[in-house]
Order: sequence, then structure tokens, then C-alpha cells
Amino acid sequence: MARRKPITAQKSVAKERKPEEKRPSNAERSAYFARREAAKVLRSTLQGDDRRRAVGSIKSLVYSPSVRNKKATYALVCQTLKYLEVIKDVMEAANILSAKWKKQKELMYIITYDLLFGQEGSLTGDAEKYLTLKKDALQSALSRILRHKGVKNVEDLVTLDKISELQKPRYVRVNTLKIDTEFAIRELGQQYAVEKDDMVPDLLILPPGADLHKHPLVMNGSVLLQGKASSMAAVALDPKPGWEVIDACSAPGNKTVHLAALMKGKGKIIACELNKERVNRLIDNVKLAGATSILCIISCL
Ligand SMILES: C[S@@+](CC[C@H](N)C(=O)[O-])C[C@H]1O[C@@H](n2cnc3c(N)ncnc32)[C@H](O)[C@@H]1O
Repeated sequence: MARRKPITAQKSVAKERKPEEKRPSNAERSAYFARREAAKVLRSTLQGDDRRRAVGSIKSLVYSPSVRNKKATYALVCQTLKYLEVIKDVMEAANILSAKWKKQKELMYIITYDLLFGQEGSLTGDAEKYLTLKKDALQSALSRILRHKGVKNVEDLVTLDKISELQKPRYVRVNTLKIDTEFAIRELGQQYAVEKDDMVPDLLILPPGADLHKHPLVMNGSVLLQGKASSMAAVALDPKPGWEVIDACSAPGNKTVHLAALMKGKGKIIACELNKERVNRLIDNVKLAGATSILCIISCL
């Protein structure tokens, strides 16, 4: 007569077997890849130095042959950008990202968008699982921010952010390698009320909403659309003509060409840049600004 296996042994084998993970459906897999492709596009977009250029590049980035699900990727990038300031505030308030996840912050922004404002249902992927576990913390951080800003919903918050952005003055920096500041004030003054900044020489303040992207002085590199914080770095160093300066993270080159101007085109600047495409942008901007003579560009690939 055949002997039956002891029941206890069968039970322990059953206990050791891991519960089988549900295989993701095609839709879940496709959404998983769209989030990663969107994160790559978002990363390149956020490295753009002004919003107009960034928006212009989203389509070209999404339409590159490596992006498989173009429609979903484009929608995810645009929607995440719409809520980006809110998402950043929420993530900071929730304080949930370790150094490991911070390295993939664009993917974190995309997934947080999906969790808070996007699709319902479970999201496939390790980063998604991590953030899903933190969803309560993200939602309560969002509620705190809404309460603090005195708005009822996230759409009101986005509108509030847009209004305060529209009220900010516009800064432009005069490239003194090409023109002097008084000439720039006269030229720009034909269209706008122009004031000099009291901290950064050659930095001009224009009214909120002033749009100089297509202004001839901007197009020919005589005036740069550079914010006040960015313009303070080279001034703080106070380089003299003849110095040798290293700009360790240089593209798109705003500070590099500012250094060149402060050094009056004399000396040497070693501009390092890791990203190949951004090296090309750096070279274009340096040429446009007329700063080539003192520059040595190192592509740190
Ligand atoms: C915020 S941007 C710099 C902006 C620039 N200083 C300006 O004023 O226009 C940072 C740049 O540093 C580059 N970068 C990051 N790590 C780097 C590294 N280890 N070596 C060289 N470049 C690096 C990035 O690719 C990016 O282009």
C-alpha cells in the first residue's frame, strides 16, 4: 500500500513557495515604458534654460525614433510639466526620497503625477511600488499645501503659481563683449521700461511679461535671457583679465560667457560638460556671444 506523505511536510513546502506575482498586462507594460521615456524627455526639457526653448524641444524629443509610445509619452510630459511646481513642493514636504531615488527625480515626478492626478489603478515597476507605498504621505502633503495657500483644489494652486510667475520681473544680462550697457538700455528702452539691477552690473530689469526671445539683440547674442541668481555666480568670483578659470558644469554656457565678458576676453576659461548634446549648445552659445578666443571646451564623456 502506498504511503501518504506526512501532511506537515506538504504544508511547509507550500509555505516556502512565494506567491506568484501577477504578470503585467500589455497596457501596464506600455504605461511602464511610457513613464520611463517621459522621464528621459522631462530630464532633457528641464535642462533647457528657458521655458520657450524647453516646450519647443518636447515634440522633437518625443518624435525621436527611440520613443515607442509617442502619444502617451507626450501627454505625460506635458501634464507633469503643468503640475511640476506642485509636485516638487509635495515631494519636498513629504520628504520621502532617499539619495537613490533622488538620482531619478524626473521619473519620480512622472510617477507622482500619475499617482496624484493621473491614472487610477496599480502601476508596474519598482519605483512605482515605492511611491505607491508613500501615496498617503504624498496626499497629506498636498492637502497641507492647499490649506496653507488657502486654495480648495490643485487647479487653483496651478493658477496661483502662474499668476505669481507672471508678476515676476524679467532679467536680461548685457553681453559686454558685444555691446555696452547704456546702448542696450537705449535700445530696449524703446519698447520697455528698463532699470539697472543694483547688485549685478550689466543686469537689466524689465517689466513682468516682457518677452525678448525674438528681439534682435537676443538673437545676435548681445543680450542674454539670464536670471539674477545665475548672473550672480561669475560676479561673485570677480575674475580679472588674464585669469585661468574652470567652469566645471558649463552648458548651456550662460556663466561661461559671463566669465569671458568679466575677463574682457583675456585669459583662459576651461569649460567642462558631460552631456554630448549640451556640448553642442555650449559651443553655439559661446560662438554667438563672441567668447571663443579665450575658451577651451572639454567634453567630459
Ligand atoms: C545647471 S546646468 C549648468 C548651467 C551653466 N553653468 C550655465 O550657467 O549656463 C548643469 C550642467 O552640468 C553638466 N554636468 C553635470 N555633471 C557634470 C560633470 N560631472 N562634469 C561635467 N558636466 C557635468 C550637466 O550636463 C549640465 O549641462
